[in-house]
This record gives sequence, C-alpha cells and structure tokens, in this order.
Amino acid sequence: MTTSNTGPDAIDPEVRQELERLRDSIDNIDAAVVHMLAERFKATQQVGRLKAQHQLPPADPSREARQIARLRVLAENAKLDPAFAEKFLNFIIGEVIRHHERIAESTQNGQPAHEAPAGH
Ligand SMILES: O=C(O)C(=O)C[C@]1(C(=O)O)C=C[C@@H](O)C=C1
Repeated sequence: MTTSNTGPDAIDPEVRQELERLRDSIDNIDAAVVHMLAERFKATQQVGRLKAQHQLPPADPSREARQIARLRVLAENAKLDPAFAEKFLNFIIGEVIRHHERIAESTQNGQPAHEAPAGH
C-alpha cells in the first residue's frame, strides 16, 4: 500500500476535500445498507421460522422470479444495472435460503430456532 497514488500527500487539497466529501456520503450510504439488510434478515428469519413450523420448503422460486422482475424494473428506473441488481438479490436470497434450511433442521430436531446474525 506504500505505492498507492491516493495517499494524502500526493493529492491536491481541493481534490482531497472533494474526495472526503464523497467518501462521507459513501460511508452514510453503506451504513444505511447495513441497517436495511439487518431489517430484511430480521423479517426473513421470521419467514424461516414460519416455514419450518408449517413444513413449507425453504425456497420459493416463483416468488423469487417475481422479486427479480420487480427489482430489475426498479433498477432500470433508478439507472442501476439490472443485471447487478439481480445478482445482488440472488446473493442475498441464497443466504436467506441457507438460514431457512438451518432453521428447518433445528426445528425438526426439536431445538428452538435460535437467532444468529446473517452470514453465521
Ligand atoms: O418470501 C419467502 O418465501 C422467503 O423465504 C424470502 C425470500 C427472500 O429472501 O426474499 C427467500 C427465499 C425464497 O425463495 C423467496 C424469498
């Protein structure tokens, strides 16, 4: 990292200020994304418990197809690459399905479905 050309010494002060302003904005957006994802996972954990209690399958491909179609339109309108939006949603849903499977396993084993942070 010592050869980085974005080190504070090499940058014009006005450029550095603009970079800092933009990075502040990025940090706020990243924080919002984390908070929104945490809320989404809270909701999906409840879906996982409901599905496990009623022996419903973890994945629902028709629901996913509708979500992807909707998100692609939203992305296009927002000038975000729809392919990226689809990949991102699929990544999140893949993680949710893994959670659902774990909850179903522990419910079948008679264990109470415990809370775990996303990704664990
Ligand atoms: O809506 C559901 O049935 C869910 O389990 C949630 C969710 C999602 O994360 O949005 C996850 C898995 C399903 O395949 C579809 C959607």
